[in-house]
Amino acid sequence: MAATAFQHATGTLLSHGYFINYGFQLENGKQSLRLISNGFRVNIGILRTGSYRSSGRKCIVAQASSSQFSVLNQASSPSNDTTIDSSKKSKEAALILIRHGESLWNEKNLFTGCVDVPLTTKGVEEAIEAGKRISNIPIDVIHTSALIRAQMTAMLAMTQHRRKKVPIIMHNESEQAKSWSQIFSEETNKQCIPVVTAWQLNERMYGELQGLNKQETADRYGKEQVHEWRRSYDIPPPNGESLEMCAQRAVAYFKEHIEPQLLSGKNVMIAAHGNSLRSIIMYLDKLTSEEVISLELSTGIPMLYISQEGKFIRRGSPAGPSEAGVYAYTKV
Ligand SMILES: O=C(O)[C@@H](CO)OP(=O)(O)O
Repeated sequence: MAATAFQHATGTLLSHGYFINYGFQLENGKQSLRLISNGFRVNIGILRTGSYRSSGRKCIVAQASSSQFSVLNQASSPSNDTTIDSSKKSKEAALILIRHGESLWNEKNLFTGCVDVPLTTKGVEEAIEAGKRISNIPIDVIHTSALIRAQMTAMLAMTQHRRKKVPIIMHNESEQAKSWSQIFSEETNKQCIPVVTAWQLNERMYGELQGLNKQETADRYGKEQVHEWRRSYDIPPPNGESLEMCAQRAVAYFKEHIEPQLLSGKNVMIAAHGNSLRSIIMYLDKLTSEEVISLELSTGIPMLYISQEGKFIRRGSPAGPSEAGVYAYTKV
């Protein structure tokens, strides 16, 4: 069966148990599919028999394959690529969320909250692995919490990035710090990615549980009580923050500082924590306080959203650049 020519379409692609809901381009002669987004282009490899829909039409793709998975920068894309030009106009942007890699207290199973604990070797490796998964997605701005485990994760992930831009922490805490960290070369500036650190993205403050062992606390207070402290929406742990309280500052920060950047077409990465990210995901995915209870985030796995005209479209976890197929997918 021949692959059907279909150029510059937007729709849903079904293949291998995944669906991709995005603009894509099928090149009949070359038997490859391209997923096109803001400023970058992905050739989707090894796409076997499947079907896709677009504009109400269902089409069959047979054995479309390519051995390469590659992304071209907008800068290196042909200027007559109208799809990329039009997606730029609509100010789409990528939003990457990443929970920090394993910390020394994750390893010891201790409540951590706002205690500033660094990564383990495994956490370092997770951050590097995460960086590989997003190495093809251009990033314009990085936001991290004020805690070192999130900052280490962001920095280590960026060591893997294809563009080799240098992430630079912004020091705006005082006029002197700002002035003493200025860069005087426009050229160098272009090769930097600003990293904004914000306490509002910190892990939720775990109150009097900070430093306690999770298992021992469950043995002492009961599994249900500890689950309520850890996962309920509005019940805070003793003298700590509930998820609701954490959401108030994390989502407010997101709305005030990150959403305007996405709306202006900037690709943003946020490196933060289990609960600050759960509260942001609750906002992005419009989850209810019931639904957020069962939302768990793994350490060091990046999640991709596309921001489009004020809406957030969840794309799942980018696959590594060597993995054929998708940089963004959701299991059906
Ligand atoms: O200890 C913490 O700070 C958090 C994240 O590791 O734990 P929990 O999974 O209980 O929210």
